[in-house]
Amino acid sequence: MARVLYMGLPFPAEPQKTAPSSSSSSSPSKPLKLPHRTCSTNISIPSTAKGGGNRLLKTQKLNSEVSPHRAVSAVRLMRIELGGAFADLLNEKGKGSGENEMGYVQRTLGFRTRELNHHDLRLVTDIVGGTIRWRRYLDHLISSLCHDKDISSMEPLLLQILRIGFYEIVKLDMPPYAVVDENVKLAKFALRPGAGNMVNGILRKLVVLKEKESLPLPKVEGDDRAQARALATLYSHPVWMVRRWTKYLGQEEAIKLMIWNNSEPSFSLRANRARGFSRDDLVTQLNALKVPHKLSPHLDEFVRIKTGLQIIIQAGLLKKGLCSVQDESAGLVVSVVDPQPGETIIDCCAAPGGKTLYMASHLSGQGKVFAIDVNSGRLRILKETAKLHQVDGVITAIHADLRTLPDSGQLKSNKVLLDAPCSGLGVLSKRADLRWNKNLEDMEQLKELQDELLDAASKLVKPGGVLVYSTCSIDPEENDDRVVAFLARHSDFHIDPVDRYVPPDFETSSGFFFSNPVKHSLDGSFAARLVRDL
Ligand SMILES: C[S@@+](CC[C@H](N)C(=O)[O-])C[C@H]1O[C@@H](n2cnc3c(N)ncnc32)[C@H](O)[C@@H]1O
Repeated sequence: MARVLYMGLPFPAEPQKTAPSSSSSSSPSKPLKLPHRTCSTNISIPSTAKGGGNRLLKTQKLNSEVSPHRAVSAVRLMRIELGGAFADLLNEKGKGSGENEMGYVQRTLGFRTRELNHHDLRLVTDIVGGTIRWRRYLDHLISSLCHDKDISSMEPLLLQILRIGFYEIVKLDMPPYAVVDENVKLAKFALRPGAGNMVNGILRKLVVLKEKESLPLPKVEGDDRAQARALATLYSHPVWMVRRWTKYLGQEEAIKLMIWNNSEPSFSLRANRARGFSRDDLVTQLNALKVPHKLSPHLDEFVRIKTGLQIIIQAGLLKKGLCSVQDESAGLVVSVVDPQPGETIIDCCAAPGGKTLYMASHLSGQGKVFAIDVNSGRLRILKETAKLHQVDGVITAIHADLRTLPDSGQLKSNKVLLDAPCSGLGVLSKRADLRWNKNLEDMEQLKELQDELLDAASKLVKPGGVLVYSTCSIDPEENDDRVVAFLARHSDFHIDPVDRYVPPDFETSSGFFFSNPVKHSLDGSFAARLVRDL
């Protein structure tokens, strides 16, 4: 089955990670066995046995009492947290993940709900994304209101239901007592009546505190470390990120960046000129679908949307290869490469192919993009999408580790792109879960890998040719610092300022391309043009 690209990742036909494997071998009607732990509060919780028999009776049954989007959100959050799946997988309704998703609901909760409509799917996306983004903040409030402060020992499903309720009340400002009722129902049916009582008690405490404007939140005071901890809770990021951004940007800018990361992401679509589909054609389709949009001021194939992605997916525009979801910051990196018909371009870390396809579409059928990647699965997606986009004729996929390509190989070009593996710190608004999956050691390892890949990519550049180094990170240690270190090791390369390729606003004082999420309202990304002496 062909897949379409979404933010550099494929829309999965199947969920990428499943709940623990024990579930997959059990019968579909058997609820997922989860570790049963309780949060000890001053509210008593009946034992697990209570209601356990009921649960079996409930299997295969349609539960029309709980709100479907909350049930699905709770299960999706469980899968993300337990299985590490990406939070921003799209809700593909109908065949495929939609049906499978209800299978997960059945197995996890012991009942299914009615199928989700457009409106429900939108709510699931908002709740799941928001609950993940605000996890540290929500957990702080939950543990403040829970008798047992250590919520890591709380029953996982119960914790997700509480997070949803807290998020809806505190961040979505939804009518509080409706939220309490709905989440209590979910806890009662999915767990047991006692769990419902507990959710009721804690959410009601929250409502009272919110009404009195006295939520138990930390103050930004004390030494740097204490302030970073408080900010990390208030803006829901890991402490190490706050410390790093405060060091590089100052506290005020660091806060703006965190606010951006917590805001609802907007997307852009690229019309695929290789299929003869222009931006005007795309605009006509969006008007017909009643999807509000704006033209990109920077790139003439791109259109911005804030909502309506589901509608576009269901209209089949992505599956037909007429357009892709691609951030303008990625498009501007391609502008820095400046692909022209007839050229040979080597894309060193190409998969799943967002930039490869865009570059290929600029060759107008003449020239070649060699797309190298070490990951065969991602490379397969690139090949499938290239066919769909009708640019497969100019793309040659090479499955290899860039670092072990033979020095004496024939593969050399005047244009080489190294879109290196990076922390992704520039795309935290779209990748809600990413902030929780990274740590400082990852950064150190990535920097080493980026240096090795830069050295390897430089060998593919012909004299007089250009190497474009790019990342989707905003971290200077992955960007400017890597370039400076590279130039110190390779005196035969020099910086070619990007001013001829991107609007002036995106050029740094060192001549690099940089899109700043706070300043440009795009994903953060970086690119440097490095020319090899003749
Ligand atoms: C940031 S992603 C590239 C995204 C891609 N350019 C796009 O626009 O869709 C980095 C890629 O580098 C690949 N990679 C990591 N180490 C590599 C290596 N040693 N050799 C080749 N590719 C590598 C990863 O598999 C991953 O697909």
